[in-house]
Amino acid sequence: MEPHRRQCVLIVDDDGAVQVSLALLLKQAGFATVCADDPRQALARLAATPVDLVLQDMNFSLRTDGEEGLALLAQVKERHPGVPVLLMTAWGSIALAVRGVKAGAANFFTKPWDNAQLVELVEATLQLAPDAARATSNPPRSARAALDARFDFGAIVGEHPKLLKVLETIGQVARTRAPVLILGESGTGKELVADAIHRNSPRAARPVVKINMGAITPSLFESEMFGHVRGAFTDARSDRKGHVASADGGTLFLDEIGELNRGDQVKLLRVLQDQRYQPVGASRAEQADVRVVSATNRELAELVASGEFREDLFYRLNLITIRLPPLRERRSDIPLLARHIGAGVCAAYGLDDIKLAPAALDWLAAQPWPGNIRQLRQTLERTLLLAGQDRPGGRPLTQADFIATAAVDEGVPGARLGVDGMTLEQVERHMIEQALQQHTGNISRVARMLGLSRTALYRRLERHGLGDGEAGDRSNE
Ligand SMILES: Nc1ncnc2c1ncn2[C@@H]1O[C@H](COP(=O)(O)OP(=O)(O)OP(=O)(O)O)[C@@H](O)[C@H]1O
Repeated sequence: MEPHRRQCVLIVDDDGAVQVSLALLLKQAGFATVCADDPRQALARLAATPVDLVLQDMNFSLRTDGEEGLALLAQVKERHPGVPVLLMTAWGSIALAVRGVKAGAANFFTKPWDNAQLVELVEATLQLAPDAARATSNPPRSARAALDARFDFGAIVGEHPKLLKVLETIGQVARTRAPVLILGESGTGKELVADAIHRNSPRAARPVVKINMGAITPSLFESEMFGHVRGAFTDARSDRKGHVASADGGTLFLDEIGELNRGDQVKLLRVLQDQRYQPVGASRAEQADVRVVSATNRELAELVASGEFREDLFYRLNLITIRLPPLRERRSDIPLLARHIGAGVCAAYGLDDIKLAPAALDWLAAQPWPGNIRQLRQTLERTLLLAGQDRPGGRPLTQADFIATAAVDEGVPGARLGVDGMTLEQVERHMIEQALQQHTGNISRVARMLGLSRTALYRRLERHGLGDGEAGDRSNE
């Protein structure tokens, strides 16, 4: 690729054969390379030579726990924060790789590697690097304003450095067609990120087609995704376009990708590999030009390690990974989010513009929020509706109003939002049960209250064994 001709990659590995074969591969792809045998040499090379990217092994002595690799990563990040690091890990040490990525590595790959995929990964990582380096040197406020001047992030509110890093990456990747994997806990805004990637891409005028992988029945996967021709099966009375064809020229958003079963994973892989698919019952394959963005609240790399998710599909999807921070890691954004969401709720329900007292904002900022922004939205909505009506002189809502609403929800005087000791799954179930009770099972209202689509709610009801699922009610989703 032309723009990367003179970029330099530092290869850190104690195995001479690995150094030679990687150097040869990267040179053929147009990069300059330098090699180092161990962390000490690597840091010396970095100090002496302008390096654009580091490819590093995780073990350099008889130790095999990867701690030496993590220590080197930490030093590179401290001394050269703008230089992206790719980790080389042995098969079976995905948990280590995930630790590395959380500690600042741009991505990882396992040995033995696929040459073409590795070069693609190096190129994609380098494309992201220069702006990421610039972003870290900007003060946060002007950084958000500067980003807004260049990109349209829609409803994404926030200016915490961790969010700014996400926004910067969105801006960088949007213009490419590289697949993006969005990771983050439930309710952190993954769908908003997918929307922003599409909106800022050259594909913005074409459709973004969103599919919830957990909601597709395995027997219908092919016909839903690829369509079918008339007569392909008993009920196929006419040709039907699948999601892939509908997204032609645009973006395919595969939500909850971790829920896809292994049989369907291989069918999806084929589309990603050669942009071709075969409608059910058709005699030949069709071409589709789609950009794939996927999301999950599960740690996909761990599903690869446990054998539930195909490794080849994982590498296809995660060329670029965006990790959304949980709300508790960007607490400084909570007042901003609360004011924004509060104003939206008032407008939606025709309430006067209700203010939040500073102490209430502090209280909200201190809560654990295991359900993240979705839970914050739900709490604000309930409190504004319950306490917002009855405020002598239009006084701002206080901390006491929020605590009182939480207590009503819990059915326990003085109960708090705290969910200590509960797993995320238990919290989710608990929230759904509360909502069902409050709205006496009215699915549309429960879905709205939880900030979910009805399809997503039905799937969760099924998963938690709640309610009877009333399948017919999904029709207008
Ligand atoms: N940065 C943000 N600013 C404003 N609102 C946000 C932000 N992030 C998320 N939200 C709101 O929080 C709710 C949850 O967001 P979203 O559906 O994108 O989360 P998600 O990570 O896709 O969740 P899930 O994994 O459960 O599908 C939505 O109502 C969304 O509008």
